[in-house]
Amino acid sequence: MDGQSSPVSSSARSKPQYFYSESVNLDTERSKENVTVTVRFRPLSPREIRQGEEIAWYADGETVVRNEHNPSTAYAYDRVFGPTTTTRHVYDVAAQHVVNGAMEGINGTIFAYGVTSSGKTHTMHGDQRSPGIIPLAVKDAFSIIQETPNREFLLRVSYLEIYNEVVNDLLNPAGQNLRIREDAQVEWAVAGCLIPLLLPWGTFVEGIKEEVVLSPAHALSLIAAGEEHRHVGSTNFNLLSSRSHTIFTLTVESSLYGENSEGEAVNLSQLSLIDLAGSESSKAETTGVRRKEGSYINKSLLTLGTVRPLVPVISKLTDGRAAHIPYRDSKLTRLLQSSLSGHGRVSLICTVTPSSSSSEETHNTLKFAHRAKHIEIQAAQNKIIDEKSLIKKYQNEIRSLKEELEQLKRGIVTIPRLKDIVEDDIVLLKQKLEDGQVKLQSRLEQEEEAKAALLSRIQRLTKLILVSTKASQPSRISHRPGPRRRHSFGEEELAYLPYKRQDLILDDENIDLYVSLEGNTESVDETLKEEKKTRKHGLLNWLKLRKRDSGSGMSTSDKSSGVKSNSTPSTPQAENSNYYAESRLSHPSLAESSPSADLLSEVRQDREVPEDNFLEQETLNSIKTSDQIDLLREQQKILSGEVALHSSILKRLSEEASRNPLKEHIQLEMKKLSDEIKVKNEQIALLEKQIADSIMTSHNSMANLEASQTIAELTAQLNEKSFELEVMFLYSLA
Ligand SMILES: Nc1ncnc2c1ncn2[C@@H]1O[C@H](COP(=O)(O)OP(=O)(O)OP(=O)(O)O)[C@@H](O)[C@H]1O
Repeated sequence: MDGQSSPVSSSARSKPQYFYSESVNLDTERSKENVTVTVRFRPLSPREIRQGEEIAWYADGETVVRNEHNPSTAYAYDRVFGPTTTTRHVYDVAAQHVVNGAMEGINGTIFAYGVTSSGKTHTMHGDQRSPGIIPLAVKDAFSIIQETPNREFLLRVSYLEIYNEVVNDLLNPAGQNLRIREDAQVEWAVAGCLIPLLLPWGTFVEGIKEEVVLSPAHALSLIAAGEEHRHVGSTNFNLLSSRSHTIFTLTVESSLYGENSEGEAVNLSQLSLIDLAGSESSKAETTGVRRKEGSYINKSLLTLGTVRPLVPVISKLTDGRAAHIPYRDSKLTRLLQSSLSGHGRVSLICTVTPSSSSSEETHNTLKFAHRAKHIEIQAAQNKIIDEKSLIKKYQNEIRSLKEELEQLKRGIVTIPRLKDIVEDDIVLLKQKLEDGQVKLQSRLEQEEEAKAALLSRIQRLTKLILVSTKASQPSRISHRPGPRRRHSFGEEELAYLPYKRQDLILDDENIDLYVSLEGNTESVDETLKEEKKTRKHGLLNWLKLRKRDSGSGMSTSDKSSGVKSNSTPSTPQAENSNYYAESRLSHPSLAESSPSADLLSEVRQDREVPEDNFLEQETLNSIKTSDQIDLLREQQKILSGEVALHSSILKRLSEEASRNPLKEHIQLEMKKLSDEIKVKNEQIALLEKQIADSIMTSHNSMANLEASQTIAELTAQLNEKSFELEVMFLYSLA
């Protein structure tokens, strides 16, 4: 069997001889693997049928492609898909193991290769009826995160095109003609311990934009936006022909999830999903622009190994004796250098048309695919320690922000409370109060602001790191491979895929994709919204009530009135403090059992002064005021937390709005949020004023209390003296 020469003849179809008959076991992990090579036939197009074209090549069983006119010419691959095979099936066989590997830290590359109009874009991108490998891989990546509760992930994407040998950033229209740079890469080989290996083959695109993605819809929206900038044109064969190669790269970082993850190495890998421009038929194009494009496209494809058999990368790679591999001859091969040099999993999906008019091009594709099958790869996990890993950077930042927040909270708590310094000299206190009040208020404001900013940064960073929602119940999760994941796209995700591109339709494909399975999420969202609404209104009602209370001076008649029962408590915390404050003052039984009330009764028993409501009233007032201050502070904290949360959502929305300026509902939502933030800030300001007033009231009550205590003491002394005088007078009479 000679893999590099022309087909071996076979006289009978039942006993064929193939160039390549070894099949890769896709399910087992091997240190040495071959590139997975599959061939996908598309159906004859209506145009080809109209033109009366015949079938030249066909799928003979699951692994063989055979020539109709010369049955002895046959090629074998890992898998051959007939014209009715769905993209989902192609994904399961040819892509899923590469995506799985990428999620575990093994680099992966999947590319579609074939002549113009053979089905590359249909296979890689697809449309709403039949999502392609790229959306399926994106969806799968997020499903894998959900199924891996013991790790946390950070995903980012980039999207570029190579058009006429120029690299353009599809996610950033300003990023044109970018340079490809080479860098020595450090790879960490695991052999009992981590050994750094310096690999000279790392290439990267300088200045390319990378976006962290948070959901399949988010990633698909970026691709859809990028597609807007891609070069397409119509050829004689394809109305929407891709005139550029595109590379969509998903960079995956993951680390152990949980407390013991500090210092652990991070898995870092790249999944490159490539839609190559169609290789041109020499007879196809006559116009100048298309001819120029064609020559560039062919340049990179020739370098890949289609027509120029003496210098192709593939050919050299499969030739054990080749000393130099001409990666540098084209941008495409430079960028594919690391995957083609064998570090990572590679899947090549060759798309072909069965039609007789393209028979020669199809034959070239089949020969190229056959050669590629012999590239040996050695897939290994990439482990890195900190420096290059964004996930570690974010994790460390979150950790230190949390510490900062804790310190800030402690700082706020340790501000000397007024109650504690009440024993100080009253004049000094008065002075201090007046001087410190403004400072204290502004410090509180600043610290609350800093706290809100920290909280929102923590929330933002935490959101970027993706964890399974199953993470809270790890013991129940089995890590054995479960049933195959299905990729059901929700409406929001489908919206980012193109409608059916052209007229070749397979009716049975992916019909179920229209059924959204996300109903549960919706109802959970509804409940949350409802809960939030209740909270919000509850808080507002409570604040209104407090305002009315403070306005009326909280008279005894208010306490027993029905006002309280009309209010809706905002939060359990607020509800409790609200109830406590109101009821302790309004019900004598509770008032008597409180420590301050006990003290009051002691005062009453020890001092035999005439019953005087004044002292009791003053003590009650001072209890009431300090409760009120605590309560107001509590409410201020709740409101500040809500403002921080709203601000963080607002920030996220404004980022989203800058990406999708036409989405009106985002603008509406943003307006609603800023209004709410404004209202809450006003409420916070009101609360601050009330706190300041209450502090002053408390101070006055204290002064009154002290004065009344002195009066009571003097009255008692007076009573005693008059009693003594009375006795002395009686004795003198006797
Ligand atoms: N397997 C398939 N089943 C149904 N229709 C297909 C299939 N493959 C391709 N098509 C249809 O064939 C037409 C051409 O396909 P596509 O645009 O994907 O080709 P291409 O190889 O990307 O072409 P180019 O290189 O010119 O961009 C499209 O209408 C597409 O919908």
